[in-house]
Amino acid sequence: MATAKGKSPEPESGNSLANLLSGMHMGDNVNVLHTNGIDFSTVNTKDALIKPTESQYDLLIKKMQYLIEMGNGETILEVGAGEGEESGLTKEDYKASVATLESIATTLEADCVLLRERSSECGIIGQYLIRHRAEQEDFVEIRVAVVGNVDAGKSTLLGVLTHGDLDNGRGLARQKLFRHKHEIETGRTSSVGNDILGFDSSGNVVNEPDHGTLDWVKICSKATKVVTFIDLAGHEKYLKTTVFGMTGHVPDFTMLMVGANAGIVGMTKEHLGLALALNVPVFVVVTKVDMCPANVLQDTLRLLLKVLKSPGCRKTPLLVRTKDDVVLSATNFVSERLCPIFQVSNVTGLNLDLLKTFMNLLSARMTPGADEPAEFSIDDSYSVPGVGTVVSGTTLRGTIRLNDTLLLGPDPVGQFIPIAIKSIHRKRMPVKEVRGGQTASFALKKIKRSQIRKGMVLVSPLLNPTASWEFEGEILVLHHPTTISTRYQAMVHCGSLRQTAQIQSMSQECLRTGDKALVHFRFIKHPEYIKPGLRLVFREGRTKAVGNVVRAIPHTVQMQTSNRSKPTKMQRYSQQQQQQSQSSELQDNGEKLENQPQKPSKRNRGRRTYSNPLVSTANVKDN
Ligand SMILES: Nc1nc2c(ncn2[C@@H]2O[C@H](COP(=O)(O)OP(=O)(O)OP(=O)(O)O)[C@@H](O)[C@H]2O)c(=O)[nH]1
Repeated sequence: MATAKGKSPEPESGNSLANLLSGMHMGDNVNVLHTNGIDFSTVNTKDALIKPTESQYDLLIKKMQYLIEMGNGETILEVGAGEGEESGLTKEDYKASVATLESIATTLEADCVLLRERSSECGIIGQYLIRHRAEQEDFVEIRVAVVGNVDAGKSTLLGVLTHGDLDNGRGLARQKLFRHKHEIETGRTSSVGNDILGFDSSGNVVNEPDHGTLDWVKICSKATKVVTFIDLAGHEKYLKTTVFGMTGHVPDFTMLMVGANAGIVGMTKEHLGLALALNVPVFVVVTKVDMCPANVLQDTLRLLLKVLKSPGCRKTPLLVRTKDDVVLSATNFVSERLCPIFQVSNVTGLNLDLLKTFMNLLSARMTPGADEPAEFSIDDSYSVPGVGTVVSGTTLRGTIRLNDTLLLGPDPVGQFIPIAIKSIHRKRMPVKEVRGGQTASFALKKIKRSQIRKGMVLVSPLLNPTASWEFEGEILVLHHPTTISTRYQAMVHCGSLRQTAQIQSMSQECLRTGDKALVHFRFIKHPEYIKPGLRLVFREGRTKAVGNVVRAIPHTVQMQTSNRSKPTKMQRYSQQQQQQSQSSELQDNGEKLENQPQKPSKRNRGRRTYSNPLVSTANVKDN
């Protein structure tokens, strides 16, 4: 028994696929030999499942349990493949092995589904998906950003996938998804929309529209895996929203849509470049193949392959034609180099089954980090009658539970305030907790919606968060018509924060297209929670630079107290301590004080807030 992510059997669908994959760095999750001190080497042979002894059976259960845990609730196994031996089993042995596998899966409350089977000279080999049957409130979440030029068929495909009815070629399917009145009138997406597609433990779609509407709670309670599509606008004038969707909504994958007849036009390359810049793996869906003459389709595919293989992209494109191709591409897709290409029709339904199977097999890229201190990034806020202020976003790590108290910030003066989580919703379903990698909405206590903005975070007090007016980033200029010099301003997108920043200084005098530099930025409106290692996009019109945050320069926290209330002894002490540590830190670094205390905004004047070191952890429940 081998994990599919290790040695893949030779694909039936032609040598080209094998050749494509042979040069790739796939996940090194080969056979599991030792985990938690358990030696699995005796059950790594191809005949381990045929007739295991009692102790081998126990070991097989432990191995499978481990693989399911590692795979966030699922794993793909190869029956008939072993370590360093020819793959393949006789018909009888294969049958016995599958029976053992099914029995182990049942013991672990998982389902076992055949993905593909083939015969080699040495016998039969099969790949099986083992997926844990999730509890009612739990499901694996995959986020797919949907990008592509206007009219590529993005909204239509999502309508067809999530509602199950084909399109008429005149915009029928997309009508189910539009959210704003002007979108219905113009047929153009302008906002970041979310649609979901649920799969059960056997890989069947669980979406069942009732009179055209989908009940998300019903989908989530039946599903073990939910794919959330982040439907982003295709038109250039909504590029800011598209960039925000790609950075702030933390997609695991990007689905780049191309209209077969229109080809690689408009924003297609821009969107592809964005996904590459943010290191999000891309797969391409070519739509409208029903209405496209064969020679035009060939031209579109030829150009697409050329763009993907070009030095700027360095992708390994793979035209997906069979279920075998789907399994191979999905199991190797975490490698950012592979780029599967689907050719579909939303009108005839051609190849939509392959696309659905592919989505069912995608695995999340984020690890839950369930025991780490919680971090949640806010990408939207609402005022819900009867509930109050609600924030939505993504849990980046840790576990957030009902009634936990987290720190919300930074506010306009860079401070964080303790706030309790009143209720939690996942995809509109009330839950008791959320983990890293999951999106959620929280109802918050004692806060107005006007105090919330995109880019704010909710974090565990253990993280001792600080805000930064300034940071350093290592950037690469992808495009600028002339030269960029100090004092140049553009919009920084980093996670869900989006704010204009000015270049204070940089490692070279000026920057042109293709230049790399270390740049010191300063936000122009308010300090932000920004961390080293985050990807960033710096853009203004056609100017675009991408890079990483290298250093966040903590904001000098200035205590805000009301005129009436004097700082307490504890607060004064903490301020002194903080100032002392900051001045010694600055001396150590040979730097001068760069962050002058900011004048409080009108809204904050006279309002008492808590600087970070003073947040009493006594009444703050840790996660
Ligand atoms: N014949 C045919 N028509 C399609 C197909 N997919 C989409 N269409 C039609 O193409 C038109 C544009 O589709 P949309 O889904 O609105 O395109 P979009 O990419 O979402 O456009 P924006 O929201 O503006 O970015 C609609 O009239 C659809 O009915 C297809 O596979 N075949």
